[in-house]
Amino acid sequence: MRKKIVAGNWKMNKVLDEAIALTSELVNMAHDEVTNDAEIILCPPAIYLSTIQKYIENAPHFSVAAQNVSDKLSGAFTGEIAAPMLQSIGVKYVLVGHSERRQYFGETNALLAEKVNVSLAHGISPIFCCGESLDQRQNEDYIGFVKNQISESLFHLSAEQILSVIIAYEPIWAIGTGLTATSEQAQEMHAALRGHLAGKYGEEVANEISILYGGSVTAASAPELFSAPDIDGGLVGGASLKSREFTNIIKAR
Ligand SMILES: O=C(CO)COP(=O)(O)O
Repeated sequence: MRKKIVAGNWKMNKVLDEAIALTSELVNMAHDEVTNDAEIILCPPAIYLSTIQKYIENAPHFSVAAQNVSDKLSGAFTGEIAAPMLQSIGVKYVLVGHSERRQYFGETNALLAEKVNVSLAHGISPIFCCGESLDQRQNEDYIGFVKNQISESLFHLSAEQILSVIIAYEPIWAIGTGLTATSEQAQEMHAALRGHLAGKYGEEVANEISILYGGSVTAASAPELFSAPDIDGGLVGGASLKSREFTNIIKAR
């Protein structure tokens, strides 16, 4: 059975006190809502990872993810954070290929394949983000585009390795815009991506991989999105910064 996952990507938000307050509120509120098949992943700015880990210590369904990792293992790369460093503080997940990193930091499918490799080699599961722009949705084979992101960054992996990857479909036109994909639009893509994974790794493996939806998810839109058969939870941005709203999204999963 694949896991239901709700992840909150805080992006570059919150100072320390606010990050701690949000985490404490979430742990208190979500306490009764989690069951054994679920996982809540908080993705704070890297500077707070160790602190947030302490605040979730007694909340077994919570974990943290880094928002980024270097493709290099060590050396003269000022400002970067390496997979062995994340591993050394017990981080189990990392976002790889968020569209903001692709767009503002020029991350390519080939670079992301390297980031996936270094993460897996250090026991960290990549949450691999993919998704098309509005222009691509309107003018191109948008499903083919997203499938290609997955082939180019993930299809060198073995079946055993791909089982450690979580996929997050985040259409760029829905990120931070208030324009959520409908559950039909999201389900269409998720089913296509699962089919793509099945073509490469077989149905049994594809059925074990969690595919999350991200893009303006709110407590109002989550129940319908999460009830679609191939949507296994969400990667939430803005709404993950508010404890009540995010808790209600967790409840919807
Ligand atoms: O980019 C996202 C999560 O990674 C989605 O952000 P929003 O939920 O703010 O649209």
